[in-house]
Amino acid sequence: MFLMQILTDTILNQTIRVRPAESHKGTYGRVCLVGGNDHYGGAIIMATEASVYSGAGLNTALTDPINFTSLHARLPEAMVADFSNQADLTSLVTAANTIVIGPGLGTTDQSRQVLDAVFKLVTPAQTLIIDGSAIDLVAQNQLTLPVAHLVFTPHQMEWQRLSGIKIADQTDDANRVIRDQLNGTVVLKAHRTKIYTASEIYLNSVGTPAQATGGMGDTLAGMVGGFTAQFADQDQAVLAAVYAHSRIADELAEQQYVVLPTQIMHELPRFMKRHQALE
Ligand SMILES: NC(=O)C1=CN([C@@H]2O[C@H](COP(=O)(O)OP(=O)(O)OC[C@H]3O[C@@H](n4cnc5c(N)ncnc54)[C@H](OP(=O)(O)O)[C@@H]3O)[C@@H](O)[C@H]2O)[C@@H](O)CC1
Ligand SMILES: Nc1ncnc2c1ncn2[C@@H]1O[C@H](COP(=O)(O)OP(=O)(O)O)[C@@H](O)[C@H]1O
Ligand SMILES: [Mg+2]
Repeated sequence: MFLMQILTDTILNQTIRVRPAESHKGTYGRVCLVGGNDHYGGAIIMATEASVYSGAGLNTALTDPINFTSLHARLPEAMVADFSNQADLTSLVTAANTIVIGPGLGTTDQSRQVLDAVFKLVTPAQTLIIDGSAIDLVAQNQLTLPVAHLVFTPHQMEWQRLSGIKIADQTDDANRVIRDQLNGTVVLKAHRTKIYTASEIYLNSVGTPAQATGGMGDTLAGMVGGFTAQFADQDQAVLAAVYAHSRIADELAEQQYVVLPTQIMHELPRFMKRHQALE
Protein backbone atom coordinates (compact mmCIF):
# COMPACT_ATOMS: atom_id res chain seq x y z
CA MET A 1 0.00 0.00 0.00
CA PHE A 2 1.27 3.42 -0.94
CA LEU A 3 0.06 6.59 0.72
CA MET A 4 -0.59 9.38 -1.73
CA GLN A 5 1.56 12.40 -1.00
CA ILE A 6 0.17 15.80 -1.94
CA LEU A 7 2.63 18.27 -3.45
CA THR A 8 2.82 21.74 -1.87
CA ASP A 9 5.09 24.79 -2.13
CA THR A 10 7.54 22.91 0.12
CA ILE A 11 8.78 20.87 -2.86
CA LEU A 12 9.97 24.12 -4.46
CA ASN A 13 12.22 25.38 -1.69
CA GLN A 14 13.44 21.82 -1.05
CA THR A 15 14.58 21.61 -4.67
CA ILE A 16 15.43 25.03 -6.09
CA ARG A 17 18.79 25.95 -4.63
CA VAL A 18 20.35 29.37 -4.21
CA ARG A 19 23.00 29.64 -6.91
CA PRO A 20 26.52 29.41 -5.50
CA ALA A 21 28.66 32.43 -6.41
CA GLU A 22 31.54 30.21 -7.48
CA SER A 23 29.79 28.67 -10.48
CA HIS A 24 29.49 28.89 -14.25
CA LYS A 25 27.12 27.63 -16.94
CA GLY A 26 28.59 24.13 -16.71
CA THR A 27 27.49 23.99 -13.06
CA TYR A 28 23.85 24.14 -14.14
CA GLY A 29 23.74 21.20 -16.48
CA ARG A 30 23.64 20.36 -20.15
CA VAL A 31 20.31 19.47 -21.72
CA CYS A 32 19.86 17.93 -25.15
CA LEU A 33 16.28 18.13 -26.45
CA VAL A 34 15.35 15.88 -29.35
CA GLY A 35 12.23 16.34 -31.47
CA GLY A 36 10.45 18.70 -33.82
CA ASN A 37 9.88 17.25 -37.28
CA ASP A 38 8.76 19.32 -40.28
CA HIS A 39 5.23 19.36 -38.84
CA TYR A 40 5.69 19.97 -35.15
CA GLY A 41 8.47 22.55 -34.90
CA GLY A 42 6.62 24.44 -32.18
CA ALA A 43 6.85 21.50 -29.80
CA ILE A 44 10.67 21.36 -29.74
CA ILE A 45 10.89 25.16 -29.61
CA MET A 46 8.66 25.22 -26.53
CA ALA A 47 10.50 22.36 -24.84
CA THR A 48 13.88 23.98 -25.47
CA GLU A 49 12.69 27.41 -24.40
CA ALA A 50 11.24 25.95 -21.19
CA SER A 51 14.57 24.31 -20.38
CA VAL A 52 16.43 27.59 -20.98
CA TYR A 53 13.99 29.54 -18.78
CA SER A 54 14.31 26.86 -16.07
CA GLY A 55 17.96 27.85 -15.81
CA ALA A 56 19.76 24.89 -17.35
CA GLY A 57 23.28 26.04 -18.23
CA LEU A 58 23.58 24.76 -21.81
CA ASN A 59 20.72 23.74 -24.05
CA THR A 60 20.79 22.19 -27.50
CA ALA A 61 17.88 21.22 -29.72
CA LEU A 62 18.46 18.23 -32.00
CA THR A 63 15.77 18.75 -34.61
CA ASP A 64 14.85 18.93 -38.29
CA PRO A 65 16.90 21.74 -39.92
CA ILE A 66 13.65 23.33 -41.05
CA ASN A 67 13.23 24.51 -37.44
CA PHE A 68 16.67 26.11 -37.02
CA THR A 69 15.75 29.64 -38.08
CA SER A 70 12.51 29.86 -36.16
CA LEU A 71 14.12 28.43 -33.05
CA HIS A 72 17.07 30.84 -33.19
CA ALA A 73 14.84 33.78 -33.96
CA ARG A 74 13.05 33.45 -30.67
CA LEU A 75 15.71 31.71 -28.61
CA PRO A 76 19.30 32.69 -29.39
CA GLU A 77 20.40 31.17 -26.06
CA ALA A 78 19.95 27.64 -27.42
CA MET A 79 22.16 25.75 -29.87
CA VAL A 80 20.76 23.63 -32.68
CA ALA A 81 21.88 20.56 -34.61
CA ASP A 82 20.37 18.28 -37.25
CA PHE A 83 18.92 15.13 -35.68
CA SER A 84 19.75 13.14 -38.81
CA ASN A 85 23.46 13.95 -38.53
CA GLN A 86 24.84 10.93 -36.67
CA ALA A 87 28.10 12.60 -35.60
CA ASP A 88 26.29 15.62 -34.09
CA LEU A 89 23.69 13.42 -32.45
CA THR A 90 26.38 11.25 -30.90
CA SER A 91 28.44 14.08 -29.47
CA LEU A 92 25.48 16.06 -28.14
CA VAL A 93 23.69 13.14 -26.52
CA THR A 94 26.95 11.93 -25.00
CA ALA A 95 27.75 15.34 -23.52
CA ALA A 96 24.31 15.87 -21.95
CA ASN A 97 23.33 15.35 -18.32
CA THR A 98 19.69 15.17 -19.31
CA ILE A 99 18.14 14.21 -22.63
CA VAL A 100 14.52 15.06 -23.44
CA ILE A 101 13.12 13.10 -26.37
CA GLY A 102 9.73 13.23 -28.03
CA PRO A 103 8.16 16.69 -28.27
CA GLY A 104 7.02 16.89 -31.90
CA LEU A 105 9.32 14.02 -32.90
CA GLY A 106 6.55 12.30 -34.87
CA THR A 107 6.26 8.59 -35.54
CA THR A 108 7.76 8.23 -39.03
CA ASP A 109 10.66 5.95 -39.95
CA GLN A 110 13.00 8.89 -39.51
CA SER A 111 11.61 9.58 -36.01
CA ARG A 112 12.19 5.94 -35.14
CA GLN A 113 15.80 6.08 -36.40
CA VAL A 114 16.49 9.13 -34.23
CA LEU A 115 14.94 7.44 -31.19
CA ASP A 116 16.94 4.24 -31.75
CA ALA A 117 20.17 6.22 -32.09
CA VAL A 118 19.51 8.11 -28.85
CA PHE A 119 18.55 4.95 -26.92
CA LYS A 120 21.83 3.30 -28.02
CA LEU A 121 23.92 6.19 -26.69
CA VAL A 122 22.28 6.88 -23.33
CA THR A 123 24.28 5.72 -20.29
CA PRO A 124 23.14 4.86 -16.73
CA ALA A 125 24.34 8.15 -15.23
CA GLN A 126 22.13 10.20 -17.55
CA THR A 127 18.51 11.22 -17.12
CA LEU A 128 16.24 10.53 -20.09
CA ILE A 129 12.82 12.18 -20.31
CA ILE A 130 10.56 10.28 -22.72
CA ASP A 131 7.59 12.37 -23.91
CA GLY A 132 4.96 12.59 -26.64
CA SER A 133 5.83 10.79 -29.87
CA ALA A 134 8.73 8.95 -28.23
CA ILE A 135 6.24 7.27 -25.88
CA ASP A 136 4.11 6.28 -28.87
CA LEU A 137 7.14 4.86 -30.70
CA VAL A 138 8.16 2.78 -27.68
CA ALA A 139 4.59 1.49 -27.38
CA GLN A 140 4.08 0.74 -31.10
CA ASN A 141 7.39 -1.04 -31.53
CA GLN A 142 7.79 -2.51 -28.05
CA LEU A 143 11.27 -1.01 -27.91
CA THR A 144 13.81 -2.05 -25.31
CA LEU A 145 14.50 0.86 -22.99
CA PRO A 146 18.05 1.95 -22.14
CA VAL A 147 19.36 1.77 -18.58
CA ALA A 148 19.26 5.34 -17.26
CA HIS A 149 17.23 7.53 -14.91
CA LEU A 150 14.06 7.24 -16.97
CA VAL A 151 11.16 9.69 -16.68
CA PHE A 152 8.02 9.15 -18.78
CA THR A 153 5.61 12.06 -19.22
CA PRO A 154 2.50 10.58 -20.90
CA HIS A 155 -0.96 12.08 -21.05
CA GLN A 156 -3.69 9.53 -20.37
CA MET A 157 -3.96 8.32 -23.99
CA GLU A 158 -0.19 7.97 -24.33
CA TRP A 159 -0.21 6.02 -21.06
CA GLN A 160 -2.96 3.79 -22.44
CA ARG A 161 -0.79 3.09 -25.50
CA LEU A 162 2.35 2.46 -23.44
CA SER A 163 0.87 0.53 -20.52
CA GLY A 164 -2.05 -1.19 -22.21
CA ILE A 165 -4.32 0.13 -19.43
CA LYS A 166 -7.48 1.84 -20.71
CA ILE A 167 -7.99 5.37 -19.41
CA ALA A 168 -10.99 4.32 -17.31
CA ASP A 169 -8.90 1.56 -15.67
CA GLN A 170 -5.81 3.65 -14.85
CA THR A 171 -5.85 3.04 -11.10
CA ASP A 172 -2.83 3.51 -8.86
CA ASP A 173 -2.39 -0.22 -8.40
CA ALA A 174 -2.54 -0.97 -12.13
CA ASN A 175 -0.28 1.97 -12.98
CA ARG A 176 2.33 0.92 -10.43
CA VAL A 177 2.69 -2.55 -11.92
CA ILE A 178 3.62 -1.10 -15.31
CA ARG A 179 5.77 1.61 -13.73
CA ASP A 180 7.83 -1.10 -12.09
CA GLN A 181 8.22 -2.96 -15.39
CA LEU A 182 9.36 0.23 -17.12
CA ASN A 183 11.68 0.94 -14.19
CA GLY A 184 11.22 4.69 -14.51
CA THR A 185 9.31 7.56 -12.96
CA VAL A 186 5.91 8.07 -14.57
CA VAL A 187 4.33 11.52 -14.70
CA LEU A 188 0.75 10.68 -15.67
CA LYS A 189 -0.64 13.98 -16.94
CA ALA A 190 -4.29 14.89 -16.48
CA HIS A 191 -6.32 17.58 -14.75
CA ARG A 192 -4.73 16.28 -11.55
CA THR A 193 -1.38 14.82 -12.60
CA LYS A 194 0.06 11.95 -10.57
CA ILE A 195 3.73 11.07 -10.30
CA TYR A 196 4.76 7.47 -9.67
CA THR A 197 8.34 7.18 -8.40
CA ALA A 198 10.04 3.94 -7.35
CA SER A 199 8.70 4.25 -3.81
CA GLU A 200 5.89 6.83 -3.72
CA ILE A 201 2.84 8.26 -5.44
CA TYR A 202 2.43 12.03 -5.51
CA LEU A 203 -0.65 14.05 -6.40
CA ASN A 204 -0.27 17.42 -8.07
CA SER A 205 -3.27 19.16 -6.57
CA VAL A 206 -2.77 22.41 -8.50
CA GLY A 207 -3.38 23.19 -12.19
CA THR A 208 -6.25 24.62 -14.19
CA PRO A 209 -8.29 23.94 -17.34
CA ALA A 210 -6.85 27.23 -18.57
CA GLN A 211 -3.80 25.00 -19.31
CA ALA A 212 -5.69 22.81 -21.77
CA THR A 213 -3.96 24.00 -24.94
CA GLY A 214 -1.41 22.47 -27.35
CA GLY A 215 2.20 22.73 -26.26
CA MET A 216 1.48 22.63 -22.53
CA GLY A 217 3.05 19.17 -22.18
CA ASP A 218 5.98 20.02 -24.45
CA THR A 219 6.68 22.88 -22.06
CA LEU A 220 6.50 20.59 -19.04
CA ALA A 221 8.94 18.15 -20.69
CA GLY A 222 11.43 21.01 -21.18
CA MET A 223 11.01 22.11 -17.57
CA VAL A 224 11.59 18.58 -16.29
CA GLY A 225 14.71 18.56 -18.46
CA GLY A 226 15.94 21.87 -17.06
CA PHE A 227 15.20 20.93 -13.44
CA THR A 228 16.76 17.46 -13.59
CA ALA A 229 19.91 18.87 -15.22
CA GLN A 230 20.38 21.44 -12.45
CA PHE A 231 19.15 19.89 -9.23
CA ALA A 232 20.82 16.80 -7.81
CA ASP A 233 17.86 14.86 -6.44
CA GLN A 234 16.20 13.57 -9.61
CA ASP A 235 12.84 12.64 -8.05
CA GLN A 236 12.54 16.02 -6.36
CA ALA A 237 13.50 17.79 -9.58
CA VAL A 238 10.67 16.06 -11.45
CA LEU A 239 8.15 16.82 -8.70
CA ALA A 240 9.18 20.47 -8.46
CA ALA A 241 8.92 20.94 -12.23
CA VAL A 242 5.43 19.41 -12.39
CA TYR A 243 4.24 21.46 -9.45
CA ALA A 244 5.78 24.76 -10.63
CA HIS A 245 4.24 24.36 -14.13
CA SER A 246 0.71 24.12 -12.69
CA ARG A 247 1.26 26.56 -9.84
CA ILE A 248 2.38 29.31 -12.26
CA ALA A 249 -0.62 28.51 -14.46
CA ASP A 250 -2.97 28.90 -11.49
CA GLU A 251 -1.51 32.33 -10.73
CA LEU A 252 -1.90 33.49 -14.34
CA ALA A 253 -5.40 32.01 -14.56
CA GLU A 254 -6.60 34.36 -11.83
CA GLN A 255 -6.59 37.03 -14.55
CA GLN A 256 -6.66 34.97 -17.76
CA TYR A 257 -9.19 32.71 -19.46
CA VAL A 258 -6.45 30.67 -21.12
CA VAL A 259 -2.79 30.42 -20.12
CA LEU A 260 -0.28 29.94 -22.92
CA PRO A 261 2.67 27.55 -22.52
CA THR A 262 5.10 30.34 -23.38
CA GLN A 263 3.63 32.56 -20.66
CA ILE A 264 4.30 29.87 -18.06
CA MET A 265 7.94 29.43 -19.05
CA HIS A 266 8.54 33.18 -19.12
CA GLU A 267 7.38 33.44 -15.49
CA LEU A 268 9.88 30.79 -14.37
CA PRO A 269 12.90 32.98 -13.56
CA ARG A 270 10.85 35.22 -11.23
CA PHE A 271 8.88 32.28 -9.78
CA MET A 272 12.04 30.27 -9.07
CA LYS A 273 13.66 33.26 -7.35
CA ARG A 274 10.62 33.61 -5.06
CA HIS A 275 10.65 29.89 -4.24
CA GLN A 276 14.34 29.07 -4.00
CA ALA A 277 15.80 27.34 -0.94
CA LEU A 278 15.17 29.04 2.40
CA GLU A 279 18.43 30.36 3.80
N1 LIG B 1 2.92 23.19 -31.68
C1 LIG B 1 3.32 21.92 -31.83
O1 LIG B 1 4.27 21.63 -32.58
C2 LIG B 1 2.62 20.85 -31.12
C3 LIG B 1 3.04 19.54 -31.27
N2 LIG B 1 2.53 18.52 -30.56
C4 LIG B 1 3.14 17.19 -30.72
O2 LIG B 1 2.23 16.40 -31.42
C5 LIG B 1 2.53 15.03 -31.20
C6 LIG B 1 1.26 14.29 -30.90
O3 LIG B 1 0.80 14.61 -29.57
P1 LIG B 1 -0.75 14.82 -29.22
O4 LIG B 1 -0.85 14.79 -27.74
O5 LIG B 1 -1.25 16.05 -29.89
O6 LIG B 1 -1.49 13.59 -29.91
P2 LIG B 1 -1.95 12.17 -29.37
O7 LIG B 1 -0.85 11.44 -28.65
O8 LIG B 1 -2.61 11.43 -30.45
O9 LIG B 1 -3.02 12.52 -28.21
C7 LIG B 1 -4.27 13.05 -28.50
C8 LIG B 1 -5.32 11.94 -28.36
O10 LIG B 1 -5.34 11.49 -27.00
C9 LIG B 1 -6.64 11.65 -26.44
N3 LIG B 1 -6.56 11.96 -25.00
C10 LIG B 1 -7.18 11.29 -24.02
N4 LIG B 1 -6.89 11.78 -22.83
C11 LIG B 1 -6.06 12.80 -23.03
C12 LIG B 1 -5.42 13.71 -22.16
N5 LIG B 1 -5.53 13.68 -20.83
N6 LIG B 1 -4.61 14.67 -22.71
C13 LIG B 1 -4.45 14.73 -24.05
N7 LIG B 1 -5.05 13.89 -24.92
C14 LIG B 1 -5.84 12.94 -24.42
C15 LIG B 1 -7.25 12.75 -27.28
O11 LIG B 1 -8.64 12.63 -27.14
P3 LIG B 1 -9.70 13.68 -27.79
O12 LIG B 1 -8.96 15.00 -27.92
O13 LIG B 1 -10.02 13.09 -29.10
O14 LIG B 1 -10.79 13.71 -26.82
C16 LIG B 1 -6.71 12.44 -28.66
O15 LIG B 1 -7.44 11.36 -29.25
C17 LIG B 1 3.54 14.98 -30.04
O16 LIG B 1 4.84 14.77 -30.56
C18 LIG B 1 3.45 16.38 -29.47
O17 LIG B 1 4.66 16.76 -28.87
C19 LIG B 1 1.46 18.75 -29.60
O18 LIG B 1 2.13 18.91 -28.38
C20 LIG B 1 0.64 19.99 -29.93
C21 LIG B 1 1.48 21.19 -30.21
N1 LIG C 1 -7.96 20.57 -17.39
C1 LIG C 1 -6.67 20.63 -17.01
N2 LIG C 1 -6.34 20.93 -15.73
C2 LIG C 1 -5.05 20.97 -15.36
N3 LIG C 1 -4.00 20.72 -16.18
C3 LIG C 1 -4.28 20.41 -17.46
C4 LIG C 1 -5.61 20.36 -17.95
N4 LIG C 1 -5.56 20.01 -19.27
C5 LIG C 1 -4.26 19.86 -19.60
N5 LIG C 1 -3.49 20.10 -18.51
C6 LIG C 1 -2.02 19.97 -18.43
O1 LIG C 1 -1.45 20.36 -19.68
C7 LIG C 1 -0.44 19.43 -20.10
C8 LIG C 1 -0.89 18.74 -21.39
O2 LIG C 1 0.12 17.88 -21.85
P1 LIG C 1 0.04 17.23 -23.31
O3 LIG C 1 -1.30 16.65 -23.53
O4 LIG C 1 1.23 16.37 -23.46
O5 LIG C 1 0.18 18.57 -24.23
P2 LIG C 1 1.00 18.83 -25.58
O6 LIG C 1 1.49 17.51 -26.10
O7 LIG C 1 0.01 19.49 -26.49
O8 LIG C 1 2.11 19.75 -25.26
C9 LIG C 1 -0.26 18.46 -18.92
O9 LIG C 1 0.74 18.93 -18.04
C10 LIG C 1 -1.63 18.51 -18.24
O10 LIG C 1 -1.58 18.18 -16.88
MG1 LIG D 1 2.36 15.94 -25.19
